Amino acid sequence: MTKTSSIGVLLVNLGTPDAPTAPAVRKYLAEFLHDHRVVDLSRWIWCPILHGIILRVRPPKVAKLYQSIWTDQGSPLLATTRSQAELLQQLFDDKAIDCQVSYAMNYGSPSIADGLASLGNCSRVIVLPLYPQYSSATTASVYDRVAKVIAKQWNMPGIDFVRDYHSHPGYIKALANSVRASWHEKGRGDKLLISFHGIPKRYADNGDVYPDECRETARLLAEELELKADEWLCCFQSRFGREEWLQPYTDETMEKLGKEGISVDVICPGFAADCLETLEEIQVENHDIFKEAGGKHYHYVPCLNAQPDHVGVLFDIVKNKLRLEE
Ligand SMILES: C=CC1=C(C)c2cc3[nH]c(cc4nc(cc5[nH]c(cc1n2)c(C)c5CCC(=O)O)C(CCC(=O)O)=C4C)c(C)c3C=C
Ligand SMILES: [Fe+2]
Ligand SMILES: [Fe+2]
Repeated sequence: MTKTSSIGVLLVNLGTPDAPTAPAVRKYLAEFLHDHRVVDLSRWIWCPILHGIILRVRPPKVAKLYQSIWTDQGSPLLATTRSQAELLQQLFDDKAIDCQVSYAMNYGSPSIADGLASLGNCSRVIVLPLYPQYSSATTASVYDRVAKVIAKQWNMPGIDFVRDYHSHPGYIKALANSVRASWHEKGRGDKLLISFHGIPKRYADNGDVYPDECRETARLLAEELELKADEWLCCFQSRFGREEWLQPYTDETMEKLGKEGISVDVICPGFAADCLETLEEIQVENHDIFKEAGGKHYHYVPCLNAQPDHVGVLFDIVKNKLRLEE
């Protein structure tokens, strides 16, 4: 039965392949890597590289990595986003607030068009990209794609768009609580590595404030945990291609710290849900780099995922948005 609500919330995350197979990964990467917000190169230069090399070589390799993290519920990113939406809906229902929650993926399915269609009876929709730190490559891309869907409609709902929540006090507290829980359960490392997904340095030079927001989140988290300056550092992972990305690079930092023979805790606050970039790249690849270099203990602190305090933060962001516009 379709609910009649006047307010809708659309949670949006990046997207993921439909299956851990080379054809499904190829389809996903083709959509993702054709987005000008993600790769801004001229199509004359980029399309031959993308079609001639990347979409031939990368899918079988990356499909194997997806196989290693795939669950009974499918891709972790999609399964967690679904749970976040269900739990957020429950919070609104429990508080008798008439609000309908749906979710979408910027690339792949369910698409933003599907997500907005599922909120078709709402006169107002709050779009909440699950990227705490703004970037042109992620947040602004969601904005573009929402606008593209609306461009085909005769009628449109009022749209509120959450730009970022990188310094939201509840978000910082939830991250700090996860670190403390890890210290309590597995022991405390000598340093906390706060690793964010990177972007090309050129994008930041052109005006993308993403690195500033990442560094501010890291600083606030360190402050909340009362860490001294030499007890934490901020770094950037998931470099892609040959040009320079934001530095310091996570893998190089892991190697350096491993050589020092210390123990580290690692958290990735830029990811609202565990995904390939955390479950494989951080938990497996970087763990190996650190250990092979001579590092002691390596503890990965999971993403906030569908934890109640995280869903509480999402609830608060939506509530604030509603109050602001009233
Ligand atoms: C090509 C350039 C890329 C930019 C710029 C980029 C920015 C960016 N990405 C995320 C979050 C995620 N990225 C994920 C996977 C992923 N990212 C890229 C490339 C760029 N990302 C690729 C090619 C891939 C696919 C895997 C691979 O082939 O290596 C994911 C995981 C998705 C999953 O299914 O689990 C997330 C999440 C952010 C936050 C960001 C910039 C701020
Ligand atoms: Fe192309
Ligand atoms: Fe990425």
